[in-house]
Amino acid sequence: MTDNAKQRIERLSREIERHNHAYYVEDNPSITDAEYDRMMRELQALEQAHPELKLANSPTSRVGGLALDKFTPVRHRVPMLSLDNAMNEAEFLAFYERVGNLLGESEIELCCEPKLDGLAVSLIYEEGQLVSAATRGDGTTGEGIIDNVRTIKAIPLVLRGEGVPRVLEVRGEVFMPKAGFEAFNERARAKGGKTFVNPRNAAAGSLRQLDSRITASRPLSFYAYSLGVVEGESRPLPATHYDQLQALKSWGLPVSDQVKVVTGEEQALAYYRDILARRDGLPYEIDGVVNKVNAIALQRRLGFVARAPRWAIAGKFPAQEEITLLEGVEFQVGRTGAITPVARLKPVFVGGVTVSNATLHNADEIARLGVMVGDSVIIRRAGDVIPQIVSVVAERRPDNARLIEFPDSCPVCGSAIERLEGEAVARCAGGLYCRAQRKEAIKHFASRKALDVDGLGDKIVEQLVDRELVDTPADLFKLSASTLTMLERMGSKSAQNLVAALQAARETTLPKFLYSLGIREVGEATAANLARHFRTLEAVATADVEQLIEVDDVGEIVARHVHKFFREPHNQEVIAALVDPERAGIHWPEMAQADESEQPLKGQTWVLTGTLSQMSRSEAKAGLEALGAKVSGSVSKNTHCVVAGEKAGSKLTKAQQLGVEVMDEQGLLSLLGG
Ligand SMILES: NC(=O)c1ccc[n+]([C@@H]2O[C@H](COP(=O)([O-])OP(=O)(O)OC[C@H]3O[C@@H](n4cnc5c(N)ncnc54)[C@H](O)[C@@H]3O)[C@@H](O)[C@H]2O)c1
Ligand SMILES: [Zn+2]
Repeated sequence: MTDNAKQRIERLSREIERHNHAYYVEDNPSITDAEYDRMMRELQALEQAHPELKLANSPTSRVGGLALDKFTPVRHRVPMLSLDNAMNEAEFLAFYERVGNLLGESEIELCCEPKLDGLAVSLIYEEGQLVSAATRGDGTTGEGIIDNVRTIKAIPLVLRGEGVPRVLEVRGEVFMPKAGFEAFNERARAKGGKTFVNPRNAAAGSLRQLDSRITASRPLSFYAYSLGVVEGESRPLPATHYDQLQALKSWGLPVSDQVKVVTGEEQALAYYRDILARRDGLPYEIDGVVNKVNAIALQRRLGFVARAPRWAIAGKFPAQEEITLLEGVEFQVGRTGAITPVARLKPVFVGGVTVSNATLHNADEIARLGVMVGDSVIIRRAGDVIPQIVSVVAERRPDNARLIEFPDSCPVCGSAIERLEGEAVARCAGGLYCRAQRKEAIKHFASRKALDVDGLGDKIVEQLVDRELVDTPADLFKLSASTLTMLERMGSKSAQNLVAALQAARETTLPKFLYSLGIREVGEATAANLARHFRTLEAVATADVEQLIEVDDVGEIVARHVHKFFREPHNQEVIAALVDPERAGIHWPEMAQADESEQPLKGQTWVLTGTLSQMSRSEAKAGLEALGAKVSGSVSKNTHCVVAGEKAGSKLTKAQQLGVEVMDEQGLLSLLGG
């Protein structure tokens, strides 16, 4: 038994050291933090059970990093330590009790802070001027990175305000905000370049660059969270950690506005739960909260253990990255024929839910990841963003791993798959011959922002098409309640309701009808512009490309899609059936002649994101509101359109994921000017 424990301890220590190197030195971890933490926990438990077997240099008693000698070494006069972790409430309560016992107090004041997921830096100011900046390194010696730190706009080069000590060491976290991280990865993916697994690695990789111009091009930010060496103060430092942070703030250093003082364990747990609930809405990644004994005098009494202070604990949040197996890949066909590879995963609990599918985007992404069926892959699920495969754990590839073969014919209808020059997406050429595209077209037709047919869910559409009861949207209107009751999970009451909903849906508006046709690149705003410009279906359908380009927000590509759509005999037949009073009988009120008081965007919610170059945010907002739109700060499925300026980040990503229409600044200008 002891022998086994000995081997296990040696093996775990060796593996952890290897992962430390990949994570701290190369900024390129090969396993998830959750997996790493499990190994660390196992090693700690074994060492506790067999203290005599603990290695002299065990990773459990060291601060993990290592200073690279390509940077000038900087010795920390006060060591930079790590933090102990509490994985759950019980572990936090054990910490609280331990501290209470050591201090002989039953109620303790704690300063609670978000645990930013970036990397620790030490900044030294002399006479108020930034003179040195270093990473944590192994806790004793860090890497001199002042040139890189100078490029971070959130870090003041000169302090201001009253009472700045002659020498002041500020410690804090350099991090990459989520929006910047997503935009960086999006660009890298488009160029087939290297992406970062998460914002932490992005921050570390960006800061530890020999060329500070690279650092300058990365969107890094900073929050201060403690003091290190202090000398020559003109007045005594505040007696609590919280007040010290406020002093830092008064000298011009950024401090998180989520920091809060609480009393007792209940309030500390409430803080944890509150921040956890708001995690996804914060603009930066956090992996937990940090609780620190607030009174500096009490911190001194508690002191340190090998690698962490006794007066602080990190309450960890559930992991957003996990490792699982890629069991297979399926190819899904979308409304416009786009073929999307979807990873089938061994179910894994990550980001608070069980995940069994992840998108693989397209063939380029598969090639970039170098992923094979059978691989262990790192899944990331942050917030409500769809799960992604961020990397492959190369060392765990089994011998029987299989290459992922992109099909050359549609998996649903067998038509050829086309990939246009310069497009990442491959598409089934089958059009409405393809059952998959037909299903998606009908789902789109009935969706809320189109004809809004209540009760026609995806599962029902799939059955209707599979049973060949419905081929085109026009066929929906031929369905009788008795036909519908043949479907699975369709009682006679819901069948009657659905028939009634279809009846009601026949009364619509021209913009909605144009949108419901699912013409490529014609979202809601474009459909509204087409309707406003041409005023009748007939006029839109017969317009040539030149006339279409005259419409606000319609460029050549969109114009060609619209033109081609209405030339297609099959589409002409379906449209004729839809508007024929004897058949589907869809109708709408005549479009009024455009006049000054018209509000074409009435009832719509728009979101502005990114930087606009030709007008200010408030001008854009006022312009949209004048057209009747409501301008909101967050993207949801109820958003009609997102205007994305330069450097648009997470809101743009979210809009794309939700299929919300996106417009660029040019589009907005012509909408407002037109
Ligand atoms: N995936 C891997 O291969 C791998 C390898 C090594 C380490 N890791 C991860 O790194 C963790 C250990 O890293 P660590 O030693 O930096 O510890 P840590 O990240 O768990 O905690 C200490 C760090 O928290 C940061 N921090 C953020 N906000 C703070 C605040 N308000 N106050 C104080 N500190 C704050 C500081 O940078 C500090 O150095 C492990 O738990 C593991 O998750 C992963
Ligand atoms: Zn097909």
